[in-house]
Amino acid sequence: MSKTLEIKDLSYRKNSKKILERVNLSLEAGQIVALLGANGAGKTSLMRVIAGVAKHYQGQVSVCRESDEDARKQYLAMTDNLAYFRDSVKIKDVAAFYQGVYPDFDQEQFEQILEFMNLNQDEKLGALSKGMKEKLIIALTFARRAKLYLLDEPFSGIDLMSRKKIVKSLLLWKPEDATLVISDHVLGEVATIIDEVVLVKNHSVLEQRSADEIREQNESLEEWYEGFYEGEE
Ligand SMILES: Nc1ncnc2c1ncn2[C@@H]1O[C@H](COP(=O)(O)OP(=O)(O)OP(=O)(O)O)[C@@H](O)[C@H]1O
Repeated sequence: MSKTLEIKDLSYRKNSKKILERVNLSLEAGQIVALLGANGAGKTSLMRVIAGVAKHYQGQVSVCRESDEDARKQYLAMTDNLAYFRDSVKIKDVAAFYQGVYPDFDQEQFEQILEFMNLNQDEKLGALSKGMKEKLIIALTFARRAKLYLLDEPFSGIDLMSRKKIVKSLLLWKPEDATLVISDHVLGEVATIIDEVVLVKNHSVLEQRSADEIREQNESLEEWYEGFYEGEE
């Protein structure tokens, strides 16, 4: 199996504050991975470093064997918070922007996912609820044909029934050999589709385990995960 992501001895500080320390992580092509950890553990920072958005780190990060920050961006799609678009911008304008920036953006796939999400291209961003905006962000991310998808807490505002439907569909939207990393502080519905769990704690990757192995040795993935926080406030 080829490696999609390889991280060796990654340390990252921001404003002289320790954010990530000696992180080692290796993910194979095609895997679906839950990146779990409490608030402030470093999940977003880790994704931002992988995506080449957060710079000036120490250690090695490579995506599809490419370690250059700009070069590895061509292989990955990360959820975007759309913060730099005004409320008056329509969904179709955001899609046009994506098409201009990302050569792998597939308009047909985007429209299909948008329809699945019950979203209309003529809707303005300012008229979308939190959950609707998250649905749009997922559609924009999976409209790209990437090797590595990074979804940073993608479902926090999405209602339970939609979440279940979306989680099942992620398997259809991602190319078979693409690796998918989903961060969250809870396991939730993704527990049904993940191959691997990566636990971030104390600024580093504390555990990387196969989901099947955890299921065999514990009552459930949830019980295993909660065990890491027992006795803590
Ligand atoms: N720009 C910054 N300057 C200083 N510290 C920062 C900055 N961005 C993040 N941090 C700190 O880095 C740590 C990790 O934050 P990060 O957002 O990566 O955590 P997270 O695991 O994604 O949390 P959450 O689940 O709450 O989203 C936190 O202690 C946070 O305060």
